[in-house]
Amino acid sequence: MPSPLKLVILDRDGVINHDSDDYVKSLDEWIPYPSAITAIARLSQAGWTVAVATNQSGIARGLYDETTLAAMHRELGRRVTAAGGEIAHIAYCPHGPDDGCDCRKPLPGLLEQIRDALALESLEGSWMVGDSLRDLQAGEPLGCRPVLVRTGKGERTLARGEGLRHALVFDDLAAFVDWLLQQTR
Ligand SMILES: O=P(O)(O)OC[C@@H](O)[C@H]1O[C@@H](OP(=O)(O)O)[C@@H](O)[C@@H](O)[C@@H]1O
Ligand SMILES: [Mg+2]
Ligand SMILES: [Zn+2]
Repeated sequence: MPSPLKLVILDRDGVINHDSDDYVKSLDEWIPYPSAITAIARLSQAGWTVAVATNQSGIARGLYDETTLAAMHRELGRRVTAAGGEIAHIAYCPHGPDDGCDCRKPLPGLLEQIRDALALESLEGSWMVGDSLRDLQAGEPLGCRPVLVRTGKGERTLARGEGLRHALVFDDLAAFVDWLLQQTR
C-alpha cells in the first residue's frame, strides 16, 4: 500500500458528479463531470490512491435505497476503470441528520472507515477534496489537507466563508489534480 501521503479522498456529489438540492436519487440523475473521471484516472496512473467519502441521507429520507446507490457506485467504478484508473474504496453514510451516527460528515467516521479499509496507520498528509465545509471538517481531526472545489455547492460554501482559512481552492477536481501532479513530479 502506497504511503498515506499519496492518498486523495473525494467527496462525491458536487465533486465527482453534479449535485442537486433535490438529492441525486437515481442512476439517471447521477451525472459525472467527465473531467473528474479523467482526473481520478490521472491520479491512479501517477501512483495515487483514490477513495470516496459521501453523505447519502437520501437513503434515510426514503428518497432512494442502497440498491440504487450501489448502481451509481458500480457506474462510477466502471467509468473510472474505462478511463484507466481505479477507486480503492467508497465509504458512505446512509443516515439522516437526527440519527446520531458517527459517520455523517462533518464527523470523521467515513474517513476512519477508509483508513481501516486501506490498512493505513494514519491519514496524516492525505488530501480531502469537497464542495462543502463539512467535507473539509471531517478530515481535519485526521490530519487531512483541505481542498475546496467551486463545483457543486462550492461557490455557496465560499460565499459563506466560515472555517475555510487554510483550505486550498480550485475551480474543479481537474484543476486540483493538475496542481497536485505538478507539485509532486
Ligand atoms: O456531497 P456528498 O456528501 O457526496 O453528498 C451530498 C448529498 O448526500 C446530499 O446532501 C444533502 O445534505 P443533507 O444530508 O440533507 O444535510 C443535500 O446537500 C443534497 O443537496 C445533497 O445531494
Ligand atoms: Mg458534496
Ligand atoms: Zn452515518
